[in-house]
Amino acid sequence: MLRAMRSNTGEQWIKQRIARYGPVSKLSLFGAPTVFVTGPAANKLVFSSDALAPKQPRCLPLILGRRNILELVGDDYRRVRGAMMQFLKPDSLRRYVGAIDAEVARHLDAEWAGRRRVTVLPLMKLLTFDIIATLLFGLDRGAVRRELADAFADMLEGMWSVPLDLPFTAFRRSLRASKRARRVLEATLKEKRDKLERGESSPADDLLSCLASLRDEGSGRRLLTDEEIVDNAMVVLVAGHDTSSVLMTFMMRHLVGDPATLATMVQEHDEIAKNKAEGEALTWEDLHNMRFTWRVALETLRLIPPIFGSFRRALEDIEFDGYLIPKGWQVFWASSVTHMDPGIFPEPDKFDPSRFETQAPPYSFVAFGGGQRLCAGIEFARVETLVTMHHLVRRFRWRLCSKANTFVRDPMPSPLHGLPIELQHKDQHDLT
Ligand code: HEM
Repeated sequence: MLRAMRSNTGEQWIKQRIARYGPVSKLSLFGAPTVFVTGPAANKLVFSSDALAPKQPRCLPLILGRRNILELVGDDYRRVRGAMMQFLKPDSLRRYVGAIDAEVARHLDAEWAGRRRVTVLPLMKLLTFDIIATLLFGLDRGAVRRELADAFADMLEGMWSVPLDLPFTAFRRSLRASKRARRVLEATLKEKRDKLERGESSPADDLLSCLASLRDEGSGRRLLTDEEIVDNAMVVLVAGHDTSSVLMTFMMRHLVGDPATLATMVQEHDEIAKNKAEGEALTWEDLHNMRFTWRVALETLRLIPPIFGSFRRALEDIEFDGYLIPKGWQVFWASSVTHMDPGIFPEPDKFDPSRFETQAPPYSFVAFGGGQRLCAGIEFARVETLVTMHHLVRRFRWRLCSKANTFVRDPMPSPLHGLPIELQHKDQHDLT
């Protein structure tokens, strides 16, 4: 399966499996007995059954920390999720649109303006890292932030490797880098706590300050331990960095070959800019007027979901669709088959943002997962994607440097060579 994903035939691999064995089948994945399920009914089971708990590859808790949200269940899970949503819920995020706007504008000035050629994916990764470092960790530019960026890059290298803690393995390097990243986050958290205690900062400043300030209503004790805050800051960094950067990269890739969609987007963003003064920041209300752009994002996610699928583990015997999933087995769900089902999304290969003018049937569009474990960062991803696309289509036109337009998954989708493009500033001649 991994080989198929790396050569961008993961979807075919799954289709062939279903043609041979039906929509529910068993296999051995990563050495563990696994049930593979797909389709809306299976998604409903995966996202809503209490008999299924999350299950991550063994290397993840070692790298991200054992108190990370992906490992937690029951009351612990609800407590940590509730705390994170205090900051990530729409009502809170609306305050930060201006700050994200400033971060995006600064990034485009520093990394894109004046260049004739750029490579999109690494730049989008840099941008999403910068947004998280500023908005969620309250880390200013400088040596400490660079240290976190370096440690994080090294950590990602071996994150999906076999967890062999031996000299010279990718996993050992990743583990060491994760310790460096944690040290930075621990020191930053301590600084946040000290500032909060001295009354020099506010819980609303960033996610770390928000989590550090939360108290249990009954006992008045700290709601999250320092270990929980750091572990979940690591999750946010990993979960929020690659996913949104992949989405924005593939949106740019698609727009090159779809002038009609690009023109509608440009019109939407020109209309918004018309009512603003030069350099005036976008607001939450402006994002509401970017409906078409968000549909383009959803359609991009339908066709190329950054997260191919993930695992659960059966806590008890489960009956599904006439089959028995034995206790202890892992369950693997993948979004692509549902996303490409012509019964749900007619002409599924066609890029058609208008499908999202109405809501997709329940458990059919699962790029953000579903149920109680629905992506905690949807709103954050929506804000950064809309703000970034606004500035990109207002300032630039682009075309692909390479005729070959393929991509691979490892496990995140990555376009050929990271998508090098030729860039033209809109105030120059149009690229035609
Ligand atoms: C286009 C962008 C994104 C996509 C496609 C995406 C996708 C997903 C998916 C599919 C899951 C569920 C996995 C499962 O059920 O096994 C998930 C969970 C999660 N995501 Fe996202 N994500 C995105 C952006 C973000 C961002 C920006 C953040 C943080 C700021 C974030 C934080 C999380 C967290 C914390 C979880 C775990 C939630 C829980 O278990 O309760 N994600 N994401």
